[in-house]
Amino acid sequence: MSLIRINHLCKTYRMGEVEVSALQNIAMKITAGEKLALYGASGSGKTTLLNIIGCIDAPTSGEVRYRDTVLDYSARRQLSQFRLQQIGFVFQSYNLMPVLSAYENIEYPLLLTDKSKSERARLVDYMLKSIALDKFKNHKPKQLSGGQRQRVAIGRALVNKPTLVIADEPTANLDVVTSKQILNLISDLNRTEKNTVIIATHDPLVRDYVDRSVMIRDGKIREVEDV
Ligand SMILES: Nc1ncnc2c1ncn2[C@@H]1O[C@H](COP(=O)(O)OP(=O)(O)OP(=O)(O)O)[C@@H](O)[C@H]1O
Repeated sequence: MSLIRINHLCKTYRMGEVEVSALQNIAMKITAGEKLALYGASGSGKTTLLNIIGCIDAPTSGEVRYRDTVLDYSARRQLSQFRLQQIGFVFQSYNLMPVLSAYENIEYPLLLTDKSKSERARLVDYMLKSIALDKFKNHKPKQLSGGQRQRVAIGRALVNKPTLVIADEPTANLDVVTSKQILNLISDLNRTEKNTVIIATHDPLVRDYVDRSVMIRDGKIREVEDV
């Protein structure tokens, strides 16, 4: 079953006289439960596409359908509620809050829900175990390695049990061994949490950890390759 269907999706950035056509007539389907890699050179449109799928940015034209619902990008409040409930983000630079501990960083998105303190504690403790960082729960980001920071970021993205996980270059700052650990963790959590994962990347390693790879070039999907 499709989780996401994208049709005729275009995004044009306008800066004064200059127009950049970042996405051109994208069409794709993403199946519920699959792990998809989105490959493409710098400037090819990966982040733009992820931001639109992730409800951070709106397309210029075209539609994104989640299950049977066409997203309404003009309904800002509804869209951010949808994003909070359904989507978890992992970024290249971790984007953790430096003053908060690993525990508090993971708890943070739950503070935006109506979950009680004890329910939050249960979810954060479960996630800390899942990412094998329960012994580091009181460490601040600067007291953690790059791989540990990315694990915290994954914990934060997944603690609210999103249906979709969007990872933008999650291994870009990591060495090969740590990258493999992070990709194994994303794969394990995809299995146990039954989420759907989209990873935008340049990293050839990612191909070994996904069900399908898609190539984006100059804002167009150019190649789909089953792996
Ligand atoms: N906010 C913006 N305003 C104007 N142009 C933009 C904006 N964001 C992206 N672009 C342009 O859109 C195109 C696609 O950019 P995008 O960031 O999606 O590429 P990318 O594949 O994610 O690149 P990278 O791998 O370097 O992150 C580029 O030409 C970029 O310059």
